[in-house]
Amino acid sequence: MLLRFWKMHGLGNDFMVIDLVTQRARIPSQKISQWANRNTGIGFDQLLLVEPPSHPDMDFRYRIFNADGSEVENCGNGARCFARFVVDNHLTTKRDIRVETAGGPMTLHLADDQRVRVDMGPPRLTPDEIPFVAEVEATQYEVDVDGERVSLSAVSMGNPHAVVLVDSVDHAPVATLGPKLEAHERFPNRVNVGFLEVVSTHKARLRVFERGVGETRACGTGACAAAVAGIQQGLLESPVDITLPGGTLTLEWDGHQQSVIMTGPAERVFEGRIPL
Ligand SMILES: N[C@@H](CCC[C@H](N)C(=O)O)C(=O)O
Repeated sequence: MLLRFWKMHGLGNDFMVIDLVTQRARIPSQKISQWANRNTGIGFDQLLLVEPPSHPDMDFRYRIFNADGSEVENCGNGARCFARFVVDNHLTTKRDIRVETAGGPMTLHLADDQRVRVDMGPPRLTPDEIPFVAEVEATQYEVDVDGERVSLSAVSMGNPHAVVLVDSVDHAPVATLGPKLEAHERFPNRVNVGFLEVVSTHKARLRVFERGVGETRACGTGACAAAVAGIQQGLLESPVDITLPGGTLTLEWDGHQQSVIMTGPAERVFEGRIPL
């Protein structure tokens, strides 16, 4: 069969998006890594599936797969593209869209200026919820990496994130420390690794080495986790503009138990059909 898809991106974090509401298909995981290949496939960081909901109070089920084929709990830039996709493909007429993900429910809102505002839900900070191996919850942990001590914050936005403070993202060890922390034994489900540079109380810069992908142009959940980590340490105040290599996201967080709100763009690149 020929499967219809859209190629989309949020600040250069790019996606293949497939409507499985009006098309029926089962996608084998080896297809995902083939399609993700930037030389021999379509090329993307994540595959997003739009499915019917399994709960009556939800509008859609939102499933996410990394380029390596692993299914993950959440994707923030993908959530904004998901909202634009379901509206532009007339799968809903709502402007506030409730989606279920493996990381919990989220609400997506299409603003008049074409940006998308996403209620990402509250961050989870206890070691068990992340999951992260530690005796007690703290805002900073010391982790041994090849005999060196690295200070980091650990935050779950449905998916796990480590946030490392750096003086400058331009010189951050993204390509070396990123993969070591991604596979570190204290993160049993692996982890996304953000390198955060605080510019002022309302501005920061961030680079993210994503679990199952490598460094991406932007990571929405990574920006949420970085804002939470910075606010918790008293270095940042809500709202925060976080600039990633692909552009800027706005994050709002009013503290414990409150949702993180992320606002940013979502763009369609092209549409196509691919044999399955
Ligand atoms: N690009 C994403 C995050 C995608 C999932 C991540 N790589 C993981 O494994 O958790 C975002 O915008 O949040």
